Amino acid sequence: MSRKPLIAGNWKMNLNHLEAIAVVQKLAFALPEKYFAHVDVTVIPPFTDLRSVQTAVDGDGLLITYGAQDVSPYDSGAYTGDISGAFLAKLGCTFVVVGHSERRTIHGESDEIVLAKTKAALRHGLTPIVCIGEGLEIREQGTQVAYNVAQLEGSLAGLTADELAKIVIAYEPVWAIGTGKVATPADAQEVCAAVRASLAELGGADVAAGIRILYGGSVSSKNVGEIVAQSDVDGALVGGASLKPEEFAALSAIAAGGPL
Ligand SMILES: O=C(CO)COP(=O)(O)O
Repeated sequence: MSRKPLIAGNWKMNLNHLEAIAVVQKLAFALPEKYFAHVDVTVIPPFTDLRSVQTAVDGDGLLITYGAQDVSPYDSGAYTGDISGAFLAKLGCTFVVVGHSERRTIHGESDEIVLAKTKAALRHGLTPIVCIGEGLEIREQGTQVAYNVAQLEGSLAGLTADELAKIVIAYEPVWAIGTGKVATPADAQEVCAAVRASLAELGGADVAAGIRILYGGSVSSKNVGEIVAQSDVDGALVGGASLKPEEFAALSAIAAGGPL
């Protein structure tokens, strides 16, 4: 099965709503429409930018999609500070990132919380980008495959095959995030292949063959080509390089199969 590559730009806590409009417009200008037949490109700004990004995308009829960095496990009510999936759907979000390592570490999110957020995303018609990834100590022990498979299974426990078919997985080794230390293409492929095998056990081979698995961690236009060339890597979750529209456009174009 051929899977269309997905390049997702996770802005993290960068760019206010005015800066967001400028970055989206520059990105659209730098990435001609013809590339969108070969790659899906999405930006994942802070919540406070989403309405402005929606206006820019809708107003100019852009082919870029957008999503959020987190979602509440709950739909409404007394959850101060939380953002409901219903609100994100109403803002036209396509994706929502759940279980990013920064949330697992800094905010203590467990696999159970990640699962609840994944279900919340699905309830509201959003595509969850479910993140997994090992820290340096696990990598040094050489137990990264078992670690990631366990995190995957914990974060997706009990989802039906139909639900699994609607998700995206992002493998982001924590030691490669924001460090400039990119995993080798073989490192990325090893874990992504194990993830797909595990998805096949959970949802069947056909469902697993259709699920997009992204790699994340110091991805740039210099390394994205060899990473997405791996058979089980279907795109990238990009941090720092997504803040620079020309660079993000260039790496998206490479993932589409050709330089600008
Ligand atoms: O965490 C990441 C994306 O979610 C990766 O960040 P960097 O691309 O800055 O390493």
